[in-house]
Amino acid sequence: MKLAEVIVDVPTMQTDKPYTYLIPNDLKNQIAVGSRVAVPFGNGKRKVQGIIANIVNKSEKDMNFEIKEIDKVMDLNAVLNNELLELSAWLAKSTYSFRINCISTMLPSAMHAKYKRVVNLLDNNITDKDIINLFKNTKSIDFSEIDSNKKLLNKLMKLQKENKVSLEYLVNDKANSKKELFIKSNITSAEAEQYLKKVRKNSTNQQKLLHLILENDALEIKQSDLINRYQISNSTIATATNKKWILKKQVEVYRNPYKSKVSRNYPLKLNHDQSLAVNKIAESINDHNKDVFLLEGVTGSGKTEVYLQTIQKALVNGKTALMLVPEISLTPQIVNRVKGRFGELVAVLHSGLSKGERYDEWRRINEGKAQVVVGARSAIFAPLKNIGVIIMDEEHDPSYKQDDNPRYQTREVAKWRGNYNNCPVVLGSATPSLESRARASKKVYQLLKLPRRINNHKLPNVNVVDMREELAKNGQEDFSEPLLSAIKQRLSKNEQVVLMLNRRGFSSFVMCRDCGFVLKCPNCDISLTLHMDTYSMKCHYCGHEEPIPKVCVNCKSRKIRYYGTGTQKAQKELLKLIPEAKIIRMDVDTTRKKGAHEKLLNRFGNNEANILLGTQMIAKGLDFPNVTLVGVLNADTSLDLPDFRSSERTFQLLTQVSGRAGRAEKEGQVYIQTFNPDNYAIQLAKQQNYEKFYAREMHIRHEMNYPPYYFTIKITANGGQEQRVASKIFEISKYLKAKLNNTAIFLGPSPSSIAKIKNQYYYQIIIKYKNEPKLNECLQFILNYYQKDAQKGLYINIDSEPLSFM
Ligand SMILES: Nc1ncnc2c1ncn2[C@@H]1O[C@H](COP(=O)(O)OP(=O)(O)OP(=O)(O)O)[C@@H](O)[C@H]1O
Ligand SMILES: [Zn+2]
Ligand SMILES: [Zn+2]
Repeated sequence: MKLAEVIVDVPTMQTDKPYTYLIPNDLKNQIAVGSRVAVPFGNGKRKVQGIIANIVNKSEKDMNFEIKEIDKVMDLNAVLNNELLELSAWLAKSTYSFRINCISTMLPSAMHAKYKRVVNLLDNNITDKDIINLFKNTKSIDFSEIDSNKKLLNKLMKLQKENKVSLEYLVNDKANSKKELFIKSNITSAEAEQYLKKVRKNSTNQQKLLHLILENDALEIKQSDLINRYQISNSTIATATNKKWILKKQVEVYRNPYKSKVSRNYPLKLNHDQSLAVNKIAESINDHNKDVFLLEGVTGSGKTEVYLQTIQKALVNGKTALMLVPEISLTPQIVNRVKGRFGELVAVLHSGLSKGERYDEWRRINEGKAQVVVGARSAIFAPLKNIGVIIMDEEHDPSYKQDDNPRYQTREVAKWRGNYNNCPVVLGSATPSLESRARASKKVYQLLKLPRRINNHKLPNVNVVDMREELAKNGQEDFSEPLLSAIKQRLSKNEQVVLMLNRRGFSSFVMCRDCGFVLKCPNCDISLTLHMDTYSMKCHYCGHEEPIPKVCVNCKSRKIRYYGTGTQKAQKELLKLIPEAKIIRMDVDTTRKKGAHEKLLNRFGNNEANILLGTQMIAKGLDFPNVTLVGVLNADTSLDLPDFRSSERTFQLLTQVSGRAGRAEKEGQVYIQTFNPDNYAIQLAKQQNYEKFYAREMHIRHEMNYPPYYFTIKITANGGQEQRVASKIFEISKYLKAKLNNTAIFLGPSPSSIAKIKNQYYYQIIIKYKNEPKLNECLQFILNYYQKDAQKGLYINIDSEPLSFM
């Protein structure tokens, strides 16, 4: 007897294990490991979705309990292959989350959203009576009306294999796969020539169409192209259809998320360091080695070209390739370079796409139509088969860690898949994470270096501006004298400037000068930010919005002042100081609309503006040859955070953004404004000396018992009642202290650094440890034990290797 182990879509601790179901005989051929099914669950009539994790054979006498049957199959194909199923199990264990949540994370949301399924008829010459009956008046039918008819289902499965029907998902009642109207010629060229002689001389439109048919054998063209490109009117098309010169036809097309014309590009001749790197990686690809490479290359050293030619090597070997970039919407330039090189072979996956676009791209990968995937964090779960190389650009980027369940680090998943596929993983960065660089020192990773910029262009010259002096001298807080005159000079030469200010909005907070009162969010433990475009105070955590106060809420004083400059205010001030400046502002507020980011960058690339002013989203990946000056308005925003990684982040950010200057012929220049000019992270960013920073920071981490010398884990409790949250976390801390070695170091329990978000209180413990074989078991116990509190609104979350201690 065949039994299926099903992971059900009920994310709780008790249900986080496969349930066994009987596979009814008539579904035997349709069910495979990785298929989605509907199964009865609990004792009521409830049906839930599930994924088949395993199929086992059991003899009847081994079964001593009553077992329920699978109700129906949701797809005609498995949606998760063996690799991804195995990965989901590993992911659940290593991130302390439910397996079903891991599976959901892996699948495009169109597959877990509300949907309707339809079967489309693709072939009109089917002879089977049942099928003819089924599609009597229509070309597509609702799958749920027939999915319990097992006989019909069997026939449809067969027809699908022969490409005679297709199953599709309709999300929110909108067709999930997109169709376009095509025009097909219904006559031969010779016939067209005959008709040409017959049409009236003044029907120029019909003549145009006939010429088109005459010149193009078996013409097939989008109706919209016919109208727009060839200026053939709707009425001509109607006439031609009546005369049976042409046929209309609906063709399924994949939505193309990158409509802007991508210009084709070709492999460049590699320099010495680049070819050394490509050869090393290619060797690994050929030999099926699971090496991890760390490609440490200064900004503008041509890392992207190394990635592209490595991908090429994988393709030549008949393999696929996966390339990850940080939050892709921020780096359309890179996507265009990959698309420009590999064209149709490329699928793009990231959160900026619509559900439908994402689903289409996912299907193209799953069906083997795309061999190269480029995408942000979750693209690491792309259903690529036979992977030849996995690349992570900017491997140090914080966006590679998911900050919600499952809290995975993409780098670890990449290594898991590299291991499974017997292929190398390439981690690239100008400023690698300390963890990765340390592993390279220990020869766990292979270090490849690109120490020079392309064509030996110089790294930009970086100046640190002491804002304490500037403030005393000129009373200027935002734009120092040296930066301002450098901007003016560059603009007069028609060169471009990039300015970074890591704070959006107008002012970061308002404070009463008489009593010191700061306006805070009523739901969160954080001050409200002033926004001038909406004339309101906003909370950046929960979205709360209120009017700008005219008098102090606390003492009724009118002396309310704005403190801290955000991008909006900087833009306004800069325009006052340099009226001829043409500024593009780029932050969360100006890039909210789909495609806005790309549009702004294109405008900057076309020299429609001479200053790009933005938050850290402008720091990485941009390659504009005309940018010769970079200014950092306030280098201290990331330095002031109370976190052990704040120096590392600051160094990375400053080095990355500096690297935008002088990438081509013209030399670059950088000004970093700071109130901490002597800080080592700022001084070493001035030298753009990663290796020195690495050595210095490792020393500090060693002294302070921080990663990578220690492993870390963060346990957070949250809930609506502060008292209860606090007492839970103390309980947990006590339990763990008793269980773990006394070499484990506990930080806390304490309130999290933002102690309240959306009316939820947060308390945490951080544990630093070297070797704790019992830890995993203890944490599983905690999750189990406190499961009962989840119903009462008290949650425990575990973050392995958290990005910050805050
Ligand atoms: N071998 C080569 N010959 C000529 N030009 C090259 C070569 N390799 C790369 N380039 C060009 O050099 C410029 C910088 O390369 P690229 O953007 O790949 O650098 P990068 O190392 O990724 O930089 P960053 O880390 O700053 O983003 C690009 O315009 C690229 O086209
Ligand atoms: Zn006051
Ligand atoms: Zn809030």
